[in-house]
Amino acid sequence: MPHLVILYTPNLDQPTDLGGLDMTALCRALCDAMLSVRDESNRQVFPTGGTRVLAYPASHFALADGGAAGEAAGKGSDYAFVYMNVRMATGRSASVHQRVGEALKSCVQSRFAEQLAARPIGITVQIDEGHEVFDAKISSLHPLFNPA
Ligand SMILES: O=C(O)C/C(=C\C=C(/O)C(=O)O)C(=O)O
Repeated sequence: MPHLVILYTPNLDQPTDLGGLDMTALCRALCDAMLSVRDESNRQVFPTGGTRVLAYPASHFALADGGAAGEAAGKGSDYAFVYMNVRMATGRSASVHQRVGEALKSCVQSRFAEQLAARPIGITVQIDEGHEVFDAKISSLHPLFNPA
């Protein structure tokens, strides 16, 4: 953690003009959004080397009524969803939780503006705190950002 895991319908893996989105670019934008968040003392909230974003298309899914309402509304039956969950370490303030959530929400709203206008799509952004009973960090990433 902080790990942002994205599950999405594979019908988003197509060009933007066909209703899709570049998910690799989305991951980068969300990672940058997480790294941009500052706490009440203006310190970066998430360690650069520990901030990770992963996206997986769902192999199988079922969504809403399967497409009938979208078809009837002239928006098409090819529904999509994106589920984003950030899991972060415990101990950060409610204000930091809010800042992280708002940063991700704002990134997602701008990135998905075209899709939201053009097709039925549901996007969820949630944040959880871990209650880990064991936490080991083994990393050769951190020294890149925190030289001794
Ligand atoms: O432990 C990790 O997977 C990543 C990490 C730090 C995580 C947090 O600060 C957090 O969850 O908020 C690390 O230092 O490698």
